[in-house]
Amino acid sequence: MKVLVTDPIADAGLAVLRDAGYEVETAYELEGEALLEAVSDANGLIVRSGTEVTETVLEAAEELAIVGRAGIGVDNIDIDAATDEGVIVANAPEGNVRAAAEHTVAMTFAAARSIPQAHVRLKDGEWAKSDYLGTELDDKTLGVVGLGRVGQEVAKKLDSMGMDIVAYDPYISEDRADRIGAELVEFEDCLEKADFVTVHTPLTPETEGLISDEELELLEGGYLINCARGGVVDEDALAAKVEDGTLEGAALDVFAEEPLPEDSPLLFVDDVIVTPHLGASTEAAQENVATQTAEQVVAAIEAEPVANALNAPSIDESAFPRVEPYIDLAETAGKVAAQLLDGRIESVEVAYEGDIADEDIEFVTASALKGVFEPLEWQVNAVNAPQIAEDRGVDVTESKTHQAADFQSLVSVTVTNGDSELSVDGTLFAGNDPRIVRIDGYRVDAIPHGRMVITRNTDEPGVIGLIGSIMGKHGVNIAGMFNARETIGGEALTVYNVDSSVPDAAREELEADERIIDVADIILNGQD
Ligand SMILES: NC(=O)C1=CN([C@@H]2O[C@H](COP(=O)(O)OP(=O)(O)OC[C@H]3O[C@@H](n4cnc5c(N)ncnc54)[C@H](O)[C@@H]3O)[C@@H](O)[C@H]2O)C=CC1
Ligand SMILES: O=C(O)C(=O)COP(=O)(O)O
Repeated sequence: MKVLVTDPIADAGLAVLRDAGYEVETAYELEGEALLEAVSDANGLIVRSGTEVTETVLEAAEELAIVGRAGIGVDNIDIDAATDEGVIVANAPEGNVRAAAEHTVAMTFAAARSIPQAHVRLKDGEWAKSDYLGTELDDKTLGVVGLGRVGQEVAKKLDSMGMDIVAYDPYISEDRADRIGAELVEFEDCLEKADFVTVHTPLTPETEGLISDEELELLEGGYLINCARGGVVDEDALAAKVEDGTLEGAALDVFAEEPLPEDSPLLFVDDVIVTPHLGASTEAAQENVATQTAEQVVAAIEAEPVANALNAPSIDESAFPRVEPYIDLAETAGKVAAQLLDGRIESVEVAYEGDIADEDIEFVTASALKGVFEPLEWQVNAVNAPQIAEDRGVDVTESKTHQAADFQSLVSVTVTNGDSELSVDGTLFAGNDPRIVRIDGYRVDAIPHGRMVITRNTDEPGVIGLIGSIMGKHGVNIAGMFNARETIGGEALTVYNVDSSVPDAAREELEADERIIDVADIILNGQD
């Protein structure tokens, strides 16, 4: 297993990967073909904000299970393309929050007291004391745009410095804002009331250019701080408003163009102070995010739950041991159901009965879908299976009932093709011994492992013997079987566990007998 790390992360994270026995390739500032080449055999990729993980990169990464972002912002990763490729994207949303908030507070003070400008002049031998008359933060109003993790931390810190806090965030509740002493207001009010506005939104199509000419006019006489993402604030407009005195100053840690925003006018305005995206650059933050990201990369490669997956169904780590056996069971039920039903699948229902209905089953449903689509699509996994269902126009429903009829827990996958439907039910005996207990209404007891052949035939003497002898003649060894029937002389269904596939000649011979209705050769657990 190889993990490629294309932006510098703390050694503690690299150690987690090496301890897991993985080859770790660190290669920074890779671009173009070199990046495509390096990622082509990587099972995991770790980035910070420096690497653009585009659709092309994801397509080239044929072995990739996960892109781990050692930090928060994922605007440099094409998450939709990752989902299509079945690649998990996970970030580390908490480890650098304090660092980013402290940097924001530092930048706010630095702007209010012109610390960088005065520093440079003193180092140049000039005692420019009379040129700098600063502004106190105490008793001023802070406007927070985006009251998420970092925004809240900044609000708390500057509240304790005597600032009044107003905030604009259309996605959080008033209750939440109240708890940290912030007044939730409309966007324009936030800009108008504030003496300092600090931006803490992600960069999304909705927030791109959120603060431009008109918005900056509302902040007249104030300061703008952006330690979130370049692109949220229009750089030309900001430079102009500071230059013409509409704003007192601005402080920026992030730019639309990184690294080195050579053409940004902000670099040439004296009252704009800048740092090169240092918000998360503290020892503690880097250790936190690197370790958490590396652990998530290991989890993904080992097919365990990834706590902060942004595009994959998640499972609470504590629930994983209880849910894990159902993941394979649901996939098997999905596979069997899809391979037994002819025609285009129009809908999939995953139903849970009994104890399993109390669990977080999002991942189990995704695995059932993986099972359904695996026979039909290339490279399906629980990350892209829900998306494949949507793209194919397949209706997916999930149902739960706490009452269990015959089993402590039952997972049932039903597929329909417009004309008919077919269900496969599975359970766990003795807690973790998986069994298929019903197929298309027939009660069976089949061990879902390896390769299965399911035949439907009329219930007549000699048919099972005939099937056994044809399979034997063609070298197919039967390891186990279970026969079920509706009524004596009616239709019967038999599940055979076999050691190899049924050759076409054997299938033709079987289907030539009018007592045999159909023969399905089903591959489970990755056998071919
Ligand atoms: N400079 C640096 O080194 C660092 C930068 N960051 C950046 O800081 C930003 C915030 O990070 P977190 O607080 O952890 O994210 P978060 O997801 O916890 O919070 C973002 C908040 O923005 C709000 N929001 C989304 N769209 C909005 C809109 N149109 N208007 C107003 N609010 C909106 C969301 O509701 C959410 O509450 C991210 O862009 C992140 O990448 C984070 C860490 C370090
Ligand atoms: O975590 C974030 O969103 C950051 O902006 C930090 O970026 P970085 O990891 O320092 O490139």
